[in-house]
Amino acid sequence: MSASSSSQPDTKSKRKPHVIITIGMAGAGKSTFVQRINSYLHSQNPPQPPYILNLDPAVAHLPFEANIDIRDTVNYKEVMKQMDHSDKRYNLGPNGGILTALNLFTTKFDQVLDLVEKRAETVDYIILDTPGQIEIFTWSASGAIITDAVASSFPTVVAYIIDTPRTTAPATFMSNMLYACSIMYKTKLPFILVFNKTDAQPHNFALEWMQDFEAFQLALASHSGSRDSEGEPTYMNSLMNSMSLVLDEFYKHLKAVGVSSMTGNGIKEFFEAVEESRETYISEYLPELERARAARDQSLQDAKEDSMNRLMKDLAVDRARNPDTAKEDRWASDEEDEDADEGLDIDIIDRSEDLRAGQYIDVTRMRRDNDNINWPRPG
Ligand SMILES: Nc1nc2c(ncn2[C@@H]2O[C@H](COP(=O)(O)OP(=O)(O)OP(=O)(O)O)[C@@H](O)[C@H]2O)c(=O)[nH]1
Repeated sequence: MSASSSSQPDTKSKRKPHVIITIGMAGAGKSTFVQRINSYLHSQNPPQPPYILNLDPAVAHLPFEANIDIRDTVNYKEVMKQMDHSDKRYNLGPNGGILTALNLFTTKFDQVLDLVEKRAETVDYIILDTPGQIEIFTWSASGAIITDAVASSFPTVVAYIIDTPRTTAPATFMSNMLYACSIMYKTKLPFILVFNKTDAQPHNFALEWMQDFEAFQLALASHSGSRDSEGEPTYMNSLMNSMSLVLDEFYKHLKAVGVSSMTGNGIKEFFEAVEESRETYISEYLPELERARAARDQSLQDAKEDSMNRLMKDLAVDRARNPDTAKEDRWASDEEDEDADEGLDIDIIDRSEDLRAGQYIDVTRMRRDNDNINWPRPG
């Protein structure tokens, strides 16, 4: 149990669960991280099993059993094979298939939210594991709809998983930070940089670069390729220098933790950062959400009034011109409206009653034994 949740036992059951959206480049260790935080929460006293949503339709094996799994709802390989009316294939590649599968799933996200809301009284954490192809979730309309839907219902934090050993070169580090920065400004949600795989590469260098602008510039200058044949800083080097100034501002708005999803190191600190992000969500995200909602409602209302006024004006002109046809005006029947409302024939499955729900595999042991993690999926 995290420090702060143990200090508020009376209010804990009344608190809304915290949503953790895990995002990261392919191979950064998202799934291993979700497995690790799942096992950490199970090992608390009392256990705090999270509610897990797998949003990656293409993942072959998961080291945990999700409560809601997109693969139960949409088969992305089938989606890729779908034909259009003229019997021509859409020719969707794997990424198109994943995106279309996510879009289809999103059309039913209200059902997902209903299921999650029902569990809200009994869980403390809701975890979203997103597709390995980071851009499919972060830059698609579906990703935004899902993110906005959960964030407007529950306190939410984005956990951006970074492959620390692959981020030691200044240029890679900065590209990663710029990517994180773009996601943070897009979602406007509290954000935690999770430097993963610290068992293989400690993340002190990253913290130093984030805290000390000059240390990063020094690393940049000493990196090969930073000067051209005449000894002048390369264009790339100058560009990175300027961009690192932009990032300096960004670093002030986020937390960074180092974890090893393999050994479990740093997971407690991660949950402390999640707890702190709750305050940011309440003090910064919620007021912004309320403001955006009020502005949207107002502009919808304005647009409605405007089109109603124009309609009434047109009707008045029309009736004046054609007094006889005005008698034949009628509105579409309710039945016709209902027909237009019919949705897609797909359903969301909640596996919480399954015997396996919430179970997880110790990845470390499993991988050492070269075991197979292909969970049989109920038909
Ligand atoms: N040493 C070390 N390896 C790790 C750690 N976390 C994950 N890995 C390894 O990193 C690789 C990728 O891990 P995954 O969890 O599959 O990464 P992912 O981001 O979900 O990958 P995609 O499914 O491609 O999105 C695997 O070989 C993991 O064993 C860690 O903390 N330490």
